[in-house]
Amino acid sequence: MGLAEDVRHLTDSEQLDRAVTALRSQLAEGNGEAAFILAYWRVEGISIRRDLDEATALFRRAVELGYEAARGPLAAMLAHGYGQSRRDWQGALQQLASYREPTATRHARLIDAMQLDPEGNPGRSFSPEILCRDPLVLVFREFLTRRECKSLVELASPALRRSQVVHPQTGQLVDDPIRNSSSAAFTLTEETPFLHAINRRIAAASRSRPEQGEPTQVLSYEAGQEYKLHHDALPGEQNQRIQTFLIYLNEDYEGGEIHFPTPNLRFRGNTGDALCFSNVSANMQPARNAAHAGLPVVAGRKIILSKWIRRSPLDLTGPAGLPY
Ligand SMILES: O=C(O)CCC(=O)C(=O)O
Ligand SMILES: [Fe+2]
Repeated sequence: MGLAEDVRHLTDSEQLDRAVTALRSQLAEGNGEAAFILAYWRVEGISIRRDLDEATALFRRAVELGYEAARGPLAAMLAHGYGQSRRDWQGALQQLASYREPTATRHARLIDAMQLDPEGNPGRSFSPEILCRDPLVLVFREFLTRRECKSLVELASPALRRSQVVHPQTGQLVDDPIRNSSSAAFTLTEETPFLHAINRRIAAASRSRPEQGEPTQVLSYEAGQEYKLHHDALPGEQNQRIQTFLIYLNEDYEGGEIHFPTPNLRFRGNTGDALCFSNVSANMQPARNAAHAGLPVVAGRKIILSKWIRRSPLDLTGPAGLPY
């Protein structure tokens, strides 16, 4: 058994003390995989306390000890800096350049072509078309390049799963009754410099901060699949979902328009176009006119990026009361 399976078994059987002791002693002996596993545990905050600064330090230690696969999550943590004392965009780019892996090489080229400032922000401003004023719906044409769209689809495809929600009574994950599409959400360690650069572009266009964005999702709808009429804003939520940002990642399908029934607005973008709309009224409650649906796809497959933007930065402190 490898180290990962060894310690997985120990946590499963609630022998967490032994698992953490084993990992720490392996790390002290210079085992890069031990640093890598501990780093993930620090990010997840499931068995042990979440500490994103320490996670980044452990991913860095794993790289120093020759554990190359840690470069990907390290680059992600440095790029966004979420929940940490600092971010380090240039450090993230250095990790990407040193990582001899095909996706990393492709991403480095895509980032080069973006012409970003030294902090990873877009070097241009964004002027949308106003599609509707109530709710406010904006269109940003050619927001992403076709190559960027293709790379996002490649990144998300292996992770696409039937969309699920937490059942309000049982707490179990159940198939989402509102959408029968597939989706993939990028976690903190998956928000690599390429994805983070796109998230900064979304933040600039929506006049928000990247920290306000929920994890980026990619949604995929086959023929017959839809996202039924819904609000993105949540009733009674303190940190409300004030805006939604959608990017059309392909165009070779039929149907699948977004529909806002109250203003009776339908829209479908070309590959790379983005749609940004406001979800709340002045009192921060779901705005009646912002209800919308992703109409059924009739033929082919629709793939979009979707990001829900909160009023304030998300709390990333992680669950309380965990040991270590
Ligand atoms: O698929 C669509 O067009 C709508 C997606 C959507 O409503 C959402 O992601 O909140
Ligand atoms: Fe929505």
